[in-house]
Amino acid sequence: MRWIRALPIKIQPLGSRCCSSYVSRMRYLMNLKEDDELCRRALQSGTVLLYHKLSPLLQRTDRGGYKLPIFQVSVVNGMLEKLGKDAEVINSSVLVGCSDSLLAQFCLEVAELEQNAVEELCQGVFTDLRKAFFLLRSSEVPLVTRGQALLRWHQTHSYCSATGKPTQRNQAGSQRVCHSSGITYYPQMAPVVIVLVSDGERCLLARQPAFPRGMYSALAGFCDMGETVLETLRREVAEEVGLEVESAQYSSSQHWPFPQSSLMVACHATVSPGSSQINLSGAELEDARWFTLQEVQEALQRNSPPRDIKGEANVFWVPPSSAIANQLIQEWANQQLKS
Ligand SMILES: NC(=O)C1=CN([C@@H]2O[C@H](COP(=O)(O)OP(=O)(O)OC[C@H]3O[C@@H](n4cnc5c(N)ncnc54)[C@H](O)[C@@H]3O)[C@@H](O)[C@H]2O)C=CC1
Ligand SMILES: [Mg+2]
Repeated sequence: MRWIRALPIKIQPLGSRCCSSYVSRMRYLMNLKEDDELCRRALQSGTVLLYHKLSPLLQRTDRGGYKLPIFQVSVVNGMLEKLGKDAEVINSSVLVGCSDSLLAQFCLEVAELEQNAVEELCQGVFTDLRKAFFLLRSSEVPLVTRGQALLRWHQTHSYCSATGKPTQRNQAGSQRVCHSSGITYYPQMAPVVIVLVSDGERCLLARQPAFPRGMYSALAGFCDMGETVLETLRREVAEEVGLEVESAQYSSSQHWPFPQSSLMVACHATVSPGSSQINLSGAELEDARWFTLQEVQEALQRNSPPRDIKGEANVFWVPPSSAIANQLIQEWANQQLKS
């Protein structure tokens, strides 16, 4: 199998920010993770995203859409006071990023507060992250998913897996330490390869029984311990659809919060047109099919999920643009149109 070298990766220009401002932000974040006192001070003048049982707070916009509000710490402190809660709660915030003007951004789990009371005071609604993923602008998605992933990680790592003793976090929440065993734990992600297979004319999409009706996506699978990206890609395609990949090319990557944090590594792959007979593994997929360019183009034009399916099982659609599967499918369609 050939591993076609990807084109050089272009770093997206970040609006009007110049490189030095990017470097300043990254250095500042690095310092906040290492210096508890600096981070504590940054929190006093920082901003906070709110979550209730890991669901982020969203607000309606004037245009009927949704936005992700980020509150000044003073506003959150005021809310805690109104609800009769200890101001110390704010110190459990976890560092999630920083703005262009070096204002530190945190996320805070408020499951101990009454949900309706917080929603009323903050004029928002705590929304399941899967829904928020579709409702928010794509520029807001990385921050909201990162916040949830960090809060979830803290919830599930409060004890050392070697000693069973409680772990202590640093102020930024970028690590937890067990002082008994000396083990330091860092937030984890599971690497996943997602691959769009093509036979030159058509692309292969599949569906799991749990997918919404009519939705097909690219093949995906977790990396096994010790595997390279290419080895995972080759194994997953063989396991799931019984095909032998001929060549592969890296496309891009995405943090995916469901069901736990994954790093999705997105690739294109080809099989030879003479060896494209799908042999489905019953274990995971309920269907896998080759789709023509025209079918794919029609699916890309539909809303995700289409509003007009009204119980029809046969309307084919693909994941929304915020999912990296959509990007792979778009890239394939664009490539087909060019060639
Ligand atoms: N962002 C996107 O566009 C898409 C994302 N995905 C995501 O990719 C991920 C992997 O896809 P699947 O087909 O489900 O993987 P998969 O083909 O590896 O099958 C899942 C099975 O792998 C096993 N497994 C091995 N390592 C695991 C780990 N670290 N965590 C959980 N299970 C593990 C479990 O038995 C699990 O049932 C899923 O989280 C899915 O949500 C899938 C398609 C599109
Ligand atoms: Mg899979």
